[in-house]
Amino acid sequence: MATISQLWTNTGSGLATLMFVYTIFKQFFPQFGDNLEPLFHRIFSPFYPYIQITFHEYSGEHFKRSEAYLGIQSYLSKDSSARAKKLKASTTKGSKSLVLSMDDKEEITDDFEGVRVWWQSKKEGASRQSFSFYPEADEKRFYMLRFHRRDREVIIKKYLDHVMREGKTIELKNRERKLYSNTPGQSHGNNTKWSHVTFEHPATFDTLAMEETKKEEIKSDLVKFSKSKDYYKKIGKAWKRGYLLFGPPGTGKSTMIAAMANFLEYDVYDLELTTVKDNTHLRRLLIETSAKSIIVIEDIDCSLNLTGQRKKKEEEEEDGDDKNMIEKKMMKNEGENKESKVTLSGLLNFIDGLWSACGGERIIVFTTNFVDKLDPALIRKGRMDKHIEMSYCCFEAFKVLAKNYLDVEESEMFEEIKRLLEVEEIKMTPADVGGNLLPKSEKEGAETCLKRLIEALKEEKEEAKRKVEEEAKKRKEEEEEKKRKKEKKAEMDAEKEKKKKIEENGEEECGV
Ligand SMILES: Nc1ncnc2c1ncn2[C@@H]1O[C@H](COP(=O)(O)OP(=O)(O)OP(=O)(O)O)[C@@H](O)[C@H]1O
Ligand SMILES: [Mg+2]
Repeated sequence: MATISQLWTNTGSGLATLMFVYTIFKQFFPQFGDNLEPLFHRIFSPFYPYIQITFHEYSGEHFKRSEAYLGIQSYLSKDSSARAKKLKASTTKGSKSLVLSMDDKEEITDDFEGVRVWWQSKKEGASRQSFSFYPEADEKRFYMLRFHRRDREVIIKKYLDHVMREGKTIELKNRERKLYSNTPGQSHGNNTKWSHVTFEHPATFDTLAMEETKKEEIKSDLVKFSKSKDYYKKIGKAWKRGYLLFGPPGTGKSTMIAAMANFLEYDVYDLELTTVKDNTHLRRLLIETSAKSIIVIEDIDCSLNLTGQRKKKEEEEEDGDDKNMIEKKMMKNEGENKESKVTLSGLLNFIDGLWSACGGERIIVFTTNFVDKLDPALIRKGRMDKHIEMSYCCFEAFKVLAKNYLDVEESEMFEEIKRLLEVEEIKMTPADVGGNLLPKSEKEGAETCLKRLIEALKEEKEEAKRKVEEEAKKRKEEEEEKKRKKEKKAEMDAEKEKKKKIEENGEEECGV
């Protein structure tokens, strides 16, 4: 007599055979297979411990690929490219590289918190026999997730979230990044709109000439920011951070922005304030920016109409070269800026008004050559959280440039360069140092370039000395002029006094 366990074994193998036959049958006669499936499920579901979820490529009425499907595709691409035997390569709009995903009818497993799941890529074929111009359009693709029913909780509460989150991260990594600008050429009615090109700037923190400690500090600040979504929520602040980059021209402010964007894999919005019509337009541009982006306003000191107000206020105080340079830049911008009515309060609202919180994960960067001339309200901590000074080339920064430009890490000429930069304190921007290190022909070797730099540094020293002497001479002349004027005034005052006295004496005599 058969025991109970034998009975179960026989039933099990019988069911397995039936399943096998059914699968073969379905492959050869898909149209019948689809019709029989519900019946099959009803018979077998009490013995079948697995749950299935399907994620269709197109769902809803709009012919748009489902976010869930694309997220799963990205999530599975990392494992399927390593494990699946049949792969499918496709390009997705806005993606910088081919996306490899498992081909139809492939299956891979995934493990999560000790739970195993099975993912299958499937296609519901066009059941009609008629000829179609677009056979692809008749096919419906979907992913099918299978898991044991005992794992239902973990899958529904945690795993699916994990898949979507990871998928989104991979999607963002693969996307082609963009550089947006609001140039007047792209005007829409009276207002400029964002237009974009692919962001391809090669600058990275490795190529940036700067002290290593400062670089590391900025990098860790950026990483901390990008991972602080929950923290910002906890403290009730919008998820954004302001950077102010200041320093003389050619010290790498724009390069630093490119390096930041490449480091965080963010898009860049280069905001040209002079073409923004008014505060409302500014707000609209802000709303149209996406998360994971850096919004840049270069030369903030010269690009605002409010500099006009400041100009009046500070005109008397400004002196020397700074004043001339600012005025030159402002005059240039004022020509383009006739239409702009953006005000300081409009800009402050842009940075931290209510609208600035929409989207989240944004970095705002201002650059300026003259930090002292900026309105304190604009750069106070909280608005511009981190102030970074980009300064003249130090020896450490030179070493980065020498390695990047010439592949040289050590040379006997380094000692002389170090002396010139550190002891003689010669000021040369990284842009100029780079210019001297750049080989001018195929024949020029590293040694020639380093010698050229040494010569240029010495010339710079002479030039600086000349400038100091000229300035001292000018100051002396000014002082002498002042002294002369003072003496003349004193003379005139004495003369006046004398006249007054004579007149008074005359009156007295008459009175007598
Ligand atoms: N710190 C740096 N590291 C590497 N390259 C640099 C650095 N600074 C300047 N350069 C080089 O000099 C060029 C000019 O630099 P950049 O445009 O970043 O200067 P900037 O500070 O933005 O100047 P400006 O104030 O005129 O806008 C860049 O193309 C870059 O190659
Ligand atoms: Mg710049």
